[in-house]
Amino acid sequence: MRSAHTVEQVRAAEGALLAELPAGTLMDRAAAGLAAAVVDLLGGAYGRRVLLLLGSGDNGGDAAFAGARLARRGCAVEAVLLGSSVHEAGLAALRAAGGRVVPGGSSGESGPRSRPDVVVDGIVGIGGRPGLRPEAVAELERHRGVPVVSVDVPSGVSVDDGRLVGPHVTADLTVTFGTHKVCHLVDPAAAACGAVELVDLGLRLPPVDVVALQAADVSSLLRTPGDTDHKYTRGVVGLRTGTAYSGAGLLSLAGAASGLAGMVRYAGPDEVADLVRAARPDVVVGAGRVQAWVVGSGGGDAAGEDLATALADEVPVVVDADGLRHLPEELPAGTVLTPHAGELARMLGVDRAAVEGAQLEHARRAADRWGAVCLLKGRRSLVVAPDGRAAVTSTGVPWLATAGAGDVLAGLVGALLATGLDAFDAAAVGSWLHGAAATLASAGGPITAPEVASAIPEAVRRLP
Ligand SMILES: NC(=O)C1=CN([C@@H]2O[C@H](COP(=O)(O)OP(=O)(O)OC[C@H]3O[C@@H](n4cnc5c(N)ncnc54)[C@H](OP(=O)(O)O)[C@@H]3O)[C@@H](O)[C@H]2O)[C@@H](O)CC1
Ligand SMILES: Nc1ncnc2c1ncn2[C@@H]1O[C@H](COP(=O)(O)OP(=O)(O)O)[C@@H](O)[C@H]1O
Ligand SMILES: [K+]
Repeated sequence: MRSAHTVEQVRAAEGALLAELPAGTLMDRAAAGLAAAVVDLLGGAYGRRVLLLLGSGDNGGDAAFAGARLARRGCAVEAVLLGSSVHEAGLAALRAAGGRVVPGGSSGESGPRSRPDVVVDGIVGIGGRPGLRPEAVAELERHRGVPVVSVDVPSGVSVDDGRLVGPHVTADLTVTFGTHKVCHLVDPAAAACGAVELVDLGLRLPPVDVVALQAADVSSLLRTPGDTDHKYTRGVVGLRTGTAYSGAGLLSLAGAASGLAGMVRYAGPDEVADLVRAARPDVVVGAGRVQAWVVGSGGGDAAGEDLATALADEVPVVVDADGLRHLPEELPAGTVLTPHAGELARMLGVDRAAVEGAQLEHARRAADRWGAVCLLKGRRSLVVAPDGRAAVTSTGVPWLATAGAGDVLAGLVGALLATGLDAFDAAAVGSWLHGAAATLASAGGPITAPEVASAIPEAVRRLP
């Protein structure tokens, strides 16, 4: 599991360790890891040109000490000072190793002589306020197109919630220390991090609210059938979907009937039931006892009625698409809501852009408002429980942004609920598997929603 700690948690852990270690040990570990990552990115050190952007705090200190290491390995290292002060010991080490300070582009003097091979962003780290000063923005603009390695976080992002507020660095690689921070996992800030590499500092860290499941976590959460199981003990998932749009109903069915539950029932209108019979002989048509319902996908105006009928059964319910327009004041704890940003915006009465810019905050608001799990779909889908826990989905490919993919997901999450996973785990595991199936189906090319559903068993097979 990848865990994201808050700045406060990192500071506390750092303080405890600093008291035990000789001065400078942590910064030295950070700088060593950073320098190694830069060499990896450049494919070597000797003769490479490195430009450091140094702010006034320890983030600049990390960059300067890493710059000193790079200079000793034969890099030509130059530094632009962008803060009101500079990390003196770091700068001294850099100079002693042959690095030099050059004026920034906005100073009017001539800047670095040749185009760098990499820019190292040590402007601000976890001590920074969101946004960047104009000098920093100008300097970054000047080196547009050069790969950027951010130190700890891309400078300017909002570290503890993953928001973007004002200008920020967009990195190709972020080298972070001790643990991930929320901005490394949660969009839109996560998208500004590029690849993220973690350098271990030996921090002793507390449990966290924000995680990203890995394949091994999914493997241990997933309920696999045992020798004594039969189809009913494995769980039955029911669907009241496709009432207005049969295609969406069939796609939610494809997600539900991917083999994870013991049985799938389709309880939608007769016209769609005929299509279901023709397409899926393994699906039982007609209402009956189920362990979880899926409603809303392609539901149109009937989605409210479908939702009320499902809720009356008092089993966990996945509410997708049109169902989200008919939510009652309160929902049972086992409910999973699956909005995309536009649907969540409508649910909360805010703009879509507000949701996209502060995804964790809005998903938490919905989970709290309805007392249900909210699965906010996007590049990095978020699963948030009413108690504030969040799981970020790190699987998937942009090709997954295709019509009907959300219907498949709703069905899949319903199947997992039926197997007995709680709402949070079902949504987190379902979202992870959905992304993994998309990656497998895509293999670098375009995909359709039915192909994503078809790849779910293979995604399960490939779990460790
Ligand atoms: N914790 C750990 O375990 C370890 C942490 N380590 C490292 O320390 C870093 C944290 O260092 P930190 O605390 O010195 O803060 P940091 O982020 O460098 O900046 C603070 C200064 O920046 C300024 N400033 C603020 N906002 C700004 C803005 N928007 N735009 C421009 N400038 C802005 C402001 O100063 P001002 O210029 O306003 O005087 C403020 O004082 C951490 O990210 C990691 O890299 C490692 O060494 C290993 C162990
Ligand atoms: N940029 C992206 N990268 C990866 N996955 C994405 C991206 N954008 C959207 N997705 C995923 O694609 C799916 C789209 O679902 P949704 O918007 O509900 O489509 P539909 O309503 O047509 O079924 C979601 O699972 C979402 O997480
Ligand atoms: K930085």
